[in-house]
Amino acid sequence: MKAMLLDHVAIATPDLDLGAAPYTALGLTPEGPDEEVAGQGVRVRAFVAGDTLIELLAPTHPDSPIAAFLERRGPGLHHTAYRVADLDAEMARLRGQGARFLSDTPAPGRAGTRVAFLHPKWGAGTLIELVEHPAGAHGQGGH
Ligand SMILES: CC[C@@H](C(=O)O)C(=O)SCCNC(=O)CCNC(=O)[C@H](O)C(C)(C)COP(=O)(O)OP(=O)(O)OC[C@H]1O[C@@H](n2cnc3c(N)ncnc32)[C@H](O)[C@@H]1OP(=O)(O)O
Ligand SMILES: [Co+2]
Repeated sequence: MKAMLLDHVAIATPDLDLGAAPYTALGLTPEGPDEEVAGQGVRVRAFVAGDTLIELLAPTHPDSPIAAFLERRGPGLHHTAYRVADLDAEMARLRGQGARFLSDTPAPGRAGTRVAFLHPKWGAGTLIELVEHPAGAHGQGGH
């Protein structure tokens, strides 16, 4: 089986400008403009870091999973995401191994992607996302 590539590392922050400060100081630049992903209750700024992205996530409303995370754990590492070519096939493959997805079907992510999340208990204490990019999409690092 081909190894999955790290698509992004996501950081929860109450405010995008506040959360961006260290990455700007490091010299990273945003891949594009900030984007709101309404279905996830987040506003996103994605910084290019070599072949991957640092995805800063701020909540857009109190019911956002990011608002709950900030309240419980404070700002910091929220999830890691792995790129797959065929999300439906990968979900079926992992379900066959007993994987526990947080929803039955993929949801829209940033930049036209489809995403699915695995429960942190299944992820041995970390939230894991799978990402399928739109066909023919070319972002940084071969995205
Ligand atoms: C920008 C769009 C998209 C993209 O394109 O990349 C995104 O990344 S959107 C990102 C935001 N969306 C999501 O996170 C959706 C999936 N998340 C959820 O459904 C929930 O956040 C959750 C993972 C189910 C957690 O919700 P919570 O209310 O805390 O549920 P539980 O109380 O059942 O928590 C279970 C257990 O898991 C621990 N936990 C929660 N969040 C995390 C986390 N990010 N990393 C590691 N562990 C996490 C939580 O503390 C509980 O642990 P125990 O207390 O030990 O039971
Ligand atoms: Co993500």
